[in-house]
Amino acid sequence: MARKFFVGGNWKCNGTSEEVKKIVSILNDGKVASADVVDVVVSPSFVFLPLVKSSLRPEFHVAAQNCWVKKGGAYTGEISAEMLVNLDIPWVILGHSERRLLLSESNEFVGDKVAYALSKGLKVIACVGETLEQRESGTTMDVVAAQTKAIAERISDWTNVVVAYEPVWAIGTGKVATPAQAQEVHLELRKWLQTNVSAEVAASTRIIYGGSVSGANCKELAAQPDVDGFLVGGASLKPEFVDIINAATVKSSA
Ligand SMILES: O=C(CO)COP(=O)(O)O
Repeated sequence: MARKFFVGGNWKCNGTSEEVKKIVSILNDGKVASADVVDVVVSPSFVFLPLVKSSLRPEFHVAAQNCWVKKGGAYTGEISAEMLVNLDIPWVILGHSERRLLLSESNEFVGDKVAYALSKGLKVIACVGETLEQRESGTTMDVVAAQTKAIAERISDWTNVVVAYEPVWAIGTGKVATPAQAQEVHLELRKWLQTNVSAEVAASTRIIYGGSVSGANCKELAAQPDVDGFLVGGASLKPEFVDIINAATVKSSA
């Protein structure tokens, strides 16, 4: 089954309204591959979501960077899935390693968030990935499988899930995974889905790579058979994000 290329831009906790307007205008002016071959989703901080949503070219979509684990209420500082739905925000990133590590979000907590967000109709970019220490001790697949399992145990429909494999050692370090390293984990993840969920879900779920993706390295990564796109941090704030979106043509011309 053909999996449509997916490119997400995670702007993290960056930008002023002026800077955000500038990035949006670069994206709006960019010459990009057709929406038939690539899904593009950018994720500004919550406070800029309405601004970006209202000014971004219509074929690009927006994502929140997090949402609360259940129905809103007395949870000071949190943003609920219902609020995102209310504002017509279609996507949410959940389980990013910065939240897992800095805010101690457990696999189970992330799994609960994914399940709740899906139940409210949001589409989810679910992040998994190992630390350098875990990679060096040979436990990469155990870690990634446990993170994926906590999600798989809580959901039954994967249609609205994109899995982002983001090795922690590659995030913001300039130390991108080699195409072979990315392909190896993506293939293992797909096999895990095949064994533990279904062949259909394994074949249709997009597994995207994140961690120091740039205009210079995106094509080689995109050429890997199990790399279905990217989740981009730093480079998504720069004009080269347009080149990363266009790495989709590596697949469509294959
Ligand atoms: O964390 C990331 C995307 O979610 C990747 O960040 P960088 O592209 O800056 O390494």
